[in-house]
Amino acid sequence: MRDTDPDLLIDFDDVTVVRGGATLVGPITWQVELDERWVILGANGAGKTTLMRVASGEMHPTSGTAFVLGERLGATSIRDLSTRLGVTTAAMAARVPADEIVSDLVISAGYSVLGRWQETYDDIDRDQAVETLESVGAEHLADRRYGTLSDGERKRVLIARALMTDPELLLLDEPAAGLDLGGREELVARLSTLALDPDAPASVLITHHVEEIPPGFTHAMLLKHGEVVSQGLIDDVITSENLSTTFSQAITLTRDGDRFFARRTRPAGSHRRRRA
Ligand SMILES: Nc1ncnc2c1ncn2[C@@H]1O[C@H](COP(=O)(O)OP(=O)(O)OP(=O)(O)O)[C@@H](O)[C@H]1O
Repeated sequence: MRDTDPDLLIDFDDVTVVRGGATLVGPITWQVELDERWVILGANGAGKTTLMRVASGEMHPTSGTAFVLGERLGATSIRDLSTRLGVTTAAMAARVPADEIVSDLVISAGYSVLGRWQETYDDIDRDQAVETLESVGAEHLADRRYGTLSDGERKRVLIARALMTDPELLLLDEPAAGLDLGGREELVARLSTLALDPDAPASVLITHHVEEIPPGFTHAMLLKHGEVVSQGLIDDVITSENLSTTFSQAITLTRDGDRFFARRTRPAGSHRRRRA
């Protein structure tokens, strides 16, 4: 049986996920190393979340071999991986009780539960929760109830929860979805700080928008209809040509410093026609 390299946090070989006769994703061969930060982009329904669900051990591949943190999926129970992975998904966010106190929500990650389950937590847990909230600029929210937070504040708190166990791998599914411009920029800046920190865990971030790629991310994968259009170093992958293929329309990519911007390519002469 195939084995994995200990330096690989994700090691997928020809992984597919099939449901009801339809291939949702794959075949995908993908490797994530210790110091890498990956962004996964693709249109709605491209298979991004399905791939993330395999990476988080929530879903097992239909075929192929998938190792996550050196454990072969199918041979390891999900609980074995849960404290070693930091995960945020919209599905998880929706399950957080509105009356949950933010610091309890962050601390409870260490116990792999959503919501308070102990009457008291140790001071050491509490200190670490405050420190983790600080790392995403959310320490002032520690005593608030989750239900009273804005969307942007919730996203930051959930990232703090994902970081609480000092995970080896961070998996973030659309962390900037639904944020206004200010909230998005604040989050991109926080994620960039994290990405540039050599002690921070390797990360995989799903997004629909190149504008949301935090500076410091090193690699990218573009998905279309469950298959990889391109993957590798971010500068090689995030190009006008690859984005045009991925989103099935002509896209012009521009860069401003370390940020990416994309828009539909204006047809030649469209300027003149509008003015005429
Ligand atoms: N359990 C399932 N059974 C059948 N089809 C599914 C299942 N889960 C997902 N799908 C389908 O698989 C495809 C990929 O879904 P997925 O959620 O991975 O896409 P995505 O790229 O994350 O999309 P979005 O950007 O809209 O969130 C979609 O067509 C979806 O309808």
